[in-house]
Amino acid sequence: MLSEWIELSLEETRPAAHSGRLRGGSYRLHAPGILELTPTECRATARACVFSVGIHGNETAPIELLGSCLARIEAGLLPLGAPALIILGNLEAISRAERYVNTNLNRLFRRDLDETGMEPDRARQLMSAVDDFYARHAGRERLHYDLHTAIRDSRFPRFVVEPFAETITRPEQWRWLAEAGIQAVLHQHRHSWTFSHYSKHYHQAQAFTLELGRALPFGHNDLTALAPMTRLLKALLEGREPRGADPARMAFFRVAHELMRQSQDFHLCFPDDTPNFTEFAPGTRLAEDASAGPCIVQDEPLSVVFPNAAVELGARAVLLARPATPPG
Ligand SMILES: O=C(O)CCC(=O)N[C@@H](CCC(=O)O)C(=O)O
Ligand SMILES: [Zn+2]
Repeated sequence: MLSEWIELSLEETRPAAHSGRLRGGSYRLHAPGILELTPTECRATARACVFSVGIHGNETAPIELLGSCLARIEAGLLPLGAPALIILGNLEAISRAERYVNTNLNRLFRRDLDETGMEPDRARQLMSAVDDFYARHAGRERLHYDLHTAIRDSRFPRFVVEPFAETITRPEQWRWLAEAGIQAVLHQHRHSWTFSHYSKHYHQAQAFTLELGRALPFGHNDLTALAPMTRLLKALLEGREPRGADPARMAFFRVAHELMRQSQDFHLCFPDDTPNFTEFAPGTRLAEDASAGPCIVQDEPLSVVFPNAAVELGARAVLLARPATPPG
């Protein structure tokens, strides 16, 4: 059942059973693409884990990666030892192999959301699933990894975005992420209303957006580069304390500016295939916006992350980052 859950969710086939037993626990389907795993016995070290994939429909590697973990649980090869909420985000966009259908789901995770439409409705459903899950596991440390892949190449192919919120990221997170093959960390400088930000801001979860290479169609992903990340997810599902490594092996950056697209007549002044974290020297013209004017690098170099001139009006077109000191 678990190994077929992803396909069934995308086909909108109603599964035969909404709940059932697994070796070492049970599962429950709360809604399409929302699956909860409950161990018979929780290990003392277990976190209440939320793992989300497919928040953007064309980002398939994380879906394959999580699918392989579910298949191992079902086969009895991965003993469940932690409560986990597994989320397939934008089902319609995944079926269409597109980033989103009407609007970017990963900008809608706020409790005062008043927009209508498929993605806003899905954001509300996912927020309420997360609220209920963490409430059921009150007293246990909360964790949310929202797994993505990026549109373009990157100087650091695997990196995380640390959402901005008051909750401090615990030192073991940096150690686990380093051991899991994450090469860089980008600290957000302000609230961003992404899914990982939601869990951190409203639930004090240890939460990140993980970028795990480039977005490719199903069947084209090389999951070997993600083997260390798979080990981290498996350890968390087993409720074991994951292995760690020295965080100094990762590069740390902080967002200095977020450039928003303000007019139809907007373009970036560097090639579309410029890799994430490419650094530009002072004086470089980065963007032109008919209403906001030019964006020029001032006194210190800036690195571009997630550049995308084709975003919706008012949305983030690029993050501009500077090196940051590693957490002590
Ligand atoms: O490659 C890109 O340009 C976008 C990749 C992506 O979907 N990134 C996430 C980051 C979320 C965050 O800032 O935490 C997004 O844009 O939603
Ligand atoms: Zn994404």
